Amino acid sequence: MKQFDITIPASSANMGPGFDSAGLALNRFLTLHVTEQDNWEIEHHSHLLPSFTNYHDHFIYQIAKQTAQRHQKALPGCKVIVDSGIPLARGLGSSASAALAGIELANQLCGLGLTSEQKLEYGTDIEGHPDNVASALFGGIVVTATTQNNKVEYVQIPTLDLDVVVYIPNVELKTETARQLLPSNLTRKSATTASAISNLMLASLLSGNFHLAGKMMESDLFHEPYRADLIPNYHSIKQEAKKVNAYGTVISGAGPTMISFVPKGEGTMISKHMTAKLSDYEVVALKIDQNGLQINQITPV
Ligand SMILES: Nc1ncnc2c1ncn2[C@@H]1O[C@H](COP(=O)(O)OP(=O)(O)O)[C@@H](O)[C@H]1O
Ligand SMILES: N[C@@H](CCOP(=O)(O)O)C(=O)O
Repeated sequence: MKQFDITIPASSANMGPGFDSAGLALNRFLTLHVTEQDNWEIEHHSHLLPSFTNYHDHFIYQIAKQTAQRHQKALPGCKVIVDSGIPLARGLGSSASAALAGIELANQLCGLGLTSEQKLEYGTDIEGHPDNVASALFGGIVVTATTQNNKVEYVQIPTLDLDVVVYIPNVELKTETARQLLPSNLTRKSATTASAISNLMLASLLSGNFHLAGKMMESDLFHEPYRADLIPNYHSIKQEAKKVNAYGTVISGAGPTMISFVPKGEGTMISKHMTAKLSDYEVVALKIDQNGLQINQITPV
């Protein structure tokens, strides 16, 4: 009888101009406690999880089944206890974490022996963009590109001396809704400028010029201008965070959460200052999770 835990971090995609390409893993987690048994059973142990009536309708079950079918396998029965610290539809990658949970569940139950690249590919197929999936899978800050043959290439950036503070409002915004606001085409001039800003954001991050990185984060032309009106307190959060030394403040994923990149060691101080300004928000200093998806085997396989 197999017994194991799967843990997957939250993620924040885009970092401003790294739209659909850059993301980082955060220390809020989705956890599955899995025990093999004859029948299928799913139990929720967190108020953050969506309600469901039958396991057949559960997103994680559906992804696990689809993954098993990709490899011509049937899913064995099991009891899955799901726990989560990731709020839904807030721009913190809950759907990417859940998709990876389903993929890994099938991998473990059916002994598929999936490589990290396969998990990334399957997760990207489900999400439609690789940024959340890659960072949640590998941990740290991950930069991805989907090449013309649909292969996802990625690089995990070495640990940086940065903290982050997130501002989570008490409202949901579905990623799909926030994607519908984006233009389907950009002129060559806009695309060139937007991609130069993104390149410089990453180059300055990697060379430790965090002030320039923050400035470039806040200069995005791919998605922020189209989404800003949907994000509560978009301008005031940026202005207030700047006053207390944040390098840059951007929409986390598709929103409505915003995220500040701040000097190492200053996250708690900045989050305290911002809490006082933002009633009805959960303001919290988070760490960049460096581990990504983890499997803890409780019984030998
Ligand atoms: N742990 C989970 N179990 C089942 N479904 C989930 C889980 N996490 C997320 N989802 C699904 O994903 C949706 C949110 O996805 P999305 O709009 O992409 O926002 P985000 O990924 O930013 O949280 C939820 O409303 C729910 O349908
Ligand atoms: N690049 C995507 C990221 C969506 O992230 P989520 O956490 O909001 O699902 C986008 O900006 O649409």
